[in-house]
Amino acid sequence: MALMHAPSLRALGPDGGTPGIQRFHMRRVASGSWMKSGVQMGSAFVMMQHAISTLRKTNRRGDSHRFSITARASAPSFTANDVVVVYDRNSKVAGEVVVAVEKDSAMAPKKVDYAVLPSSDASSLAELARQRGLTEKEMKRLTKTHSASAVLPSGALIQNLELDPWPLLRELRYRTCLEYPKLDEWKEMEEKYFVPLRSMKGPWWKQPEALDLLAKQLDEVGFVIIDDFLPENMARAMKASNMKLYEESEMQEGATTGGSERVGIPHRGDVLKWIGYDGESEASRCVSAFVEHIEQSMLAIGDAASTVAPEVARAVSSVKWRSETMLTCYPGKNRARYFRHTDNSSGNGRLLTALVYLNENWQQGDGGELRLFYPGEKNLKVRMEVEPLWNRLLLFWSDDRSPHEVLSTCKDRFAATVWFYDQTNPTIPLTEVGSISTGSAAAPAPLDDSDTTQKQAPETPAAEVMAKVEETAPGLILFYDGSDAEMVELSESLDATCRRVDLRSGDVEEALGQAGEPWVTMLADGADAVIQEAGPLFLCLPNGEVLKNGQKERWMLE
Ligand SMILES: O=C(O)CCC(=O)C(=O)O
Ligand SMILES: [Fe+2]
Repeated sequence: MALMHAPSLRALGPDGGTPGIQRFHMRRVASGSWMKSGVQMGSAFVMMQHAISTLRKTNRRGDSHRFSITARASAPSFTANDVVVVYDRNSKVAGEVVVAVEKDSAMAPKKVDYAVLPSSDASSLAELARQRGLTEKEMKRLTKTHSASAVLPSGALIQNLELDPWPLLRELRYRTCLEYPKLDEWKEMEEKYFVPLRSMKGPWWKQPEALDLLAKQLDEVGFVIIDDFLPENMARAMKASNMKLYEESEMQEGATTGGSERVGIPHRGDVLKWIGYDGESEASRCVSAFVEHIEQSMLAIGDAASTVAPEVARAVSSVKWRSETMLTCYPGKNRARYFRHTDNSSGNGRLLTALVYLNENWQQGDGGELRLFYPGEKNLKVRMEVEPLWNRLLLFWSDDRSPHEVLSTCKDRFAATVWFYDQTNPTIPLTEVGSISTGSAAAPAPLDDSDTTQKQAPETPAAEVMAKVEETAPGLILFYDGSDAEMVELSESLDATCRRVDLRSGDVEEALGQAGEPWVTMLADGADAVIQEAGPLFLCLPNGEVLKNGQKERWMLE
């Protein structure tokens, strides 16, 4: 298992086009209906015809128009990227929404990805429901008479557009204003940071080259990503605490200064719970170990930075406080998202944001990516879309260097976040960095966190060993061939915090269990079978990964 994976940049958008907000001539009038260019709407039909002809003249897409108010072809006329506007075509107010969208899009500087679907088109609607995972309840809303709604590519709905089309217009404009990096910009980042980091084996935090590169990356692009970040059992314990709070409805809705309904669907759709470090609850013990791990890593990056990126070193050394840990869930059923923001645009003292994602088996298409932008409060150029993968750390500057948003998610999406402060903030419970010491132990891990059911009791001897190992929260283990004097000497030269296990001793079965059942099974053929596979000296990481032939890879021993 590689310790690092370069995150993929999904869906590189088309190049070019200056992002900017188009002037738009529409205002809401007191009556609850709305006016366009100061002219009261005529009949929906006439206005639609007008919209079509205007669009034909001005359409920048150059493709044939996708919306038809008469008979439809059987193939659905929307693509996976389209925002689909579903409306009651017999309703004037609903038709006006379509007109507004067509007009606004015709003026857009870039192609607007949308399609229009009358709610009477049952077969296309069924296809839409299938592709975007819409529920029956959602379908009912879409087919309500006199209504217009929009379905985002993620499946999120924007409803009641007949009362106010602005939430949709804003969403569409926002989408056209996004700018994606050019391929060579992306390649440069990939080659400079992610390729070399991916090629490094072993515990990244022990490798000076990795730390140097991470320090440089934080300096030059403002964020770093480290996969397989926490010891596996710590990540599991964090996920279990997070899920328990969510399932027991112990979480509150995330709030922002922007209000909750800024754009028609909630501005921020997560639920969360803050957990402090008094160690009095399971969750608190868990986050204490978690935050200690993050702090050590952040400080190690800061140390490395002193030669390669002095500004980063200075900044990291100015960190004095940490927030409580925020456990979040973005519920898939609401297609939750969090609109573009920065974590410290108002001088709230935050310097660095550290997040660990806790989502196993995350697939492309599940959504929930963290979209990072280039610096600047108003910059709409996307730097990267980071998938919220299992046990992935994302660290970035909390200020205007890192505007970001959470894209709408289809699956419950879990994360743990802590903010590091270089200035105190009396309105928030802060604790001093370095004030926690939990040793290297993590809270005990549950056996299974993918659902609420518990795993079967272990049946085989190897499984028993595994269960015991999970309970004992293991750290690094160095295995060596005790019959080889050179290996004994080499193993003794190692850091004293690492557990050493002689492959010829009685402890070996239990210790090797950390590496997983195949290794324990191999041991049944004798220590030589294991040595043949992994060499006379090898390291087992807390996540079970085995780094073979340590006698040749000397960095492992440093
Ligand atoms: O969960 C995430 O990826 C980021 C959440 C976020 O931006 C925030 O809570 O400020
Ligand atoms: Fe944020």
